[in-house]
Amino acid sequence: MQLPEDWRCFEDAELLAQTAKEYICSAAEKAIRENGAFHLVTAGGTTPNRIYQLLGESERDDWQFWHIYMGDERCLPLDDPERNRTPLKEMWLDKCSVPSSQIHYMATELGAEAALEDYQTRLLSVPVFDLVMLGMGEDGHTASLFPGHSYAEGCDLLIERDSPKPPPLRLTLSAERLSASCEVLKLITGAGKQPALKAWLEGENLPISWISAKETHQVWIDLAARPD
Ligand SMILES: O=C1O[C@H](COP(=O)(O)O)[C@@H](O)[C@H](O)[C@H]1O
Repeated sequence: MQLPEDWRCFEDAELLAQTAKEYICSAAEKAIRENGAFHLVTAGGTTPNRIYQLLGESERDDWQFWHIYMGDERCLPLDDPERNRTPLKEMWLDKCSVPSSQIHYMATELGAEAALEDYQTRLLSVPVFDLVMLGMGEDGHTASLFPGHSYAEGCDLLIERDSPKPPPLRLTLSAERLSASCEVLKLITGAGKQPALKAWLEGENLPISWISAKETHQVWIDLAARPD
């Protein structure tokens, strides 16, 4: 299957992760040079974990200019291994010197409504992100936006109460808010994602297709996920 121009296929997930880590660092350097700060939205799930590990191992002298957000979070107790916060924190953010006031975890341990209220305030100072990272589930969901579900328009944040993937209760940035970014980088690996990628390319209305970017939109996949 022919891939669109903004798609890139890597030999394997490791090469994709190493390239993504370099790409994110270059985007940070550019944003810091131009605006004195880098606002990054991180993806949940397992796909970005290797990138977080590589970022956690990298020695940088510009962490004080990084501002870290989350695209979505699962409503579970603090430090639950299934929280998106847990690998993000343990693999990367605990290992570097991004100021804690610039790390914006979604506080879903407080409950979905309280976490939404807290996050709404955190979003006020950042009308446009520099870079949004996204993953995709095997059903074509991204962040916590699921196929076949309808979502209110005009909101930055949404509470998903019926996720088909556990846990059912989640907090997510809306497609509109995720698209308020200079760059969007969709990172998708593994054979399990192949059917959804094929469906997306064939025009199926999947949440992964709802997110665009103000400047640069890219989809990075590995060979295992590439539709035939
Ligand atoms: O539940 C979620 O799943 C998707 C995909 O996760 P992965 O483990 O297949 O990479 C993820 O992008 C989303 O943030 C997460 O909450």
